[in-house]
Amino acid sequence: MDNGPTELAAVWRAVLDDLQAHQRAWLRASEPMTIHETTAIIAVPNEFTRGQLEGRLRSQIEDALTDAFGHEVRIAVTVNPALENAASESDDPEDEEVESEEVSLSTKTQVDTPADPVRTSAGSSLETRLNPKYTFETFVIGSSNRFPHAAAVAVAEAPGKAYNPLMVYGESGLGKTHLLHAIGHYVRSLYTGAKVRYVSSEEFTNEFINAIRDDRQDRFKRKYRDVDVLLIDDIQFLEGKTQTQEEFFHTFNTLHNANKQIVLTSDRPPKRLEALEDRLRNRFEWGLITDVQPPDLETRIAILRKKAAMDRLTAPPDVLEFIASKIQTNIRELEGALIRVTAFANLNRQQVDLTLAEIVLKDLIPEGGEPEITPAAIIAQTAAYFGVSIEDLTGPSRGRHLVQGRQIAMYLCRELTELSLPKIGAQFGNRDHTTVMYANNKINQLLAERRSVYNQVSELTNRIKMQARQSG
Ligand SMILES: Nc1ncnc2c1ncn2[C@@H]1O[C@H](COP(=O)(O)OP(=O)(O)OP(=O)(O)O)[C@@H](O)[C@H]1O
Repeated sequence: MDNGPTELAAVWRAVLDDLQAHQRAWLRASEPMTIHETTAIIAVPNEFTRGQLEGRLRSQIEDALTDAFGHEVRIAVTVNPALENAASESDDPEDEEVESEEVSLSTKTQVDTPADPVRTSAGSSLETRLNPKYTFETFVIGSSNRFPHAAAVAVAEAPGKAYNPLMVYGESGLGKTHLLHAIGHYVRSLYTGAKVRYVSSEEFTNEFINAIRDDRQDRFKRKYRDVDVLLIDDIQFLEGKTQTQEEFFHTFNTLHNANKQIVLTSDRPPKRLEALEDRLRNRFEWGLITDVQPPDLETRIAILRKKAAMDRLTAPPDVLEFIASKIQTNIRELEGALIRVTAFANLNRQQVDLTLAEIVLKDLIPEGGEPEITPAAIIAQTAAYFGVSIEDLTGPSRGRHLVQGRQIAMYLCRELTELSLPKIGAQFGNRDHTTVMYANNKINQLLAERRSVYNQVSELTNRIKMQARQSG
């Protein structure tokens, strides 16, 4: 059913007339675009207005629209900065009131929060430290990753024999960690009792430093030398850390001499790891070096299809193709976009279709390229949004109202920056990487279940990107 923009425009004016003057002031530059089935799409000039419309004014407006149309109407709000000019031309004194109410609106949007699982999450997947979702079965093969995938399978089938070490390098979000975990799972399924250890090189560094501090070097050495397969992620973080490199050099030699398998990942090929000792770089070149490339369109579509099937997300083929055509270089972002589109549809009780995907992705991908976003900017914006201090957001308090804000900030760091899980944990008072992983999963899940969380995440994403664009 489509009631058309004309009727909507008239109804919208009538609805605004019924609002109080200061509420109208917020919405004076809004523009009703169209009504699609039961959803009226409203464009507004900025995030703040969107926050108002989706927050405190939503039910009043949806009730008025429902009355006017004679059937249930919900609103979906999209930001069109071009409308900003119209808004800024007015010098309505009530604008100031708008500013001062922003904080209270934000602080009111708190919802239930689970306990922060810092270092408490157990379970077999964390004991082995392998993500159960990262297996060869869930890895989509295409021309961009065929070779590293084949090498990974070969290494898992014959650890220590095929290629040793195996090194996989490539840009962020292209599946290196997924391949490492998949090797781990496959080895464990083929060789009962095989000792597989996965570690990021940041964790390796931190544990090493702690081992020295606590005088427990022997234990540390045993932990990493008494394994059949060592999977070590993001080796570039060892750059410049001389003592840890020294320790890793000995770990490497011990394992290699005993024909134990070593698999490494890096964001660059060894010869470009300039701040790594020659002897280490040299060892990385003993085995096989292979890279993952950004996936082509067909592979991106196939990845989305698999993700949709696995997570039971319903999206028609044209929507998957649309998302795959828009997000080209990072598979993490590709998956994130699919989750946002399906979450948006779910919350608005709409079908996932192209119109809807276009609306959601327009917010996600700014014209003119991605601005540089720092974790500090994410933390500062999130703290301001929830009306808490940066110290509280990143500190140890597990107050209910803080936990979800912190989880959202962690999720946004994962989505909007290329920082690894441990690096993100470090930004939040040195929390463990499993806490960041939990937060990321939790928010991904809540996005589809709670409108408030979806709105908070969307608003914050836009604010952060807008600020980055302005300062960049
Ligand atoms: N070929 C693929 N098939 C299915 N999913 C994939 C594939 N490649 C990557 N992914 C998914 O994309 C996401 C990002 O991948 P992953 O974390 O392995 O990237 P990465 O290269 O290790 O990035 P970083 O260097 O930032 O850690 C994961 O959810 C992963 O499951």
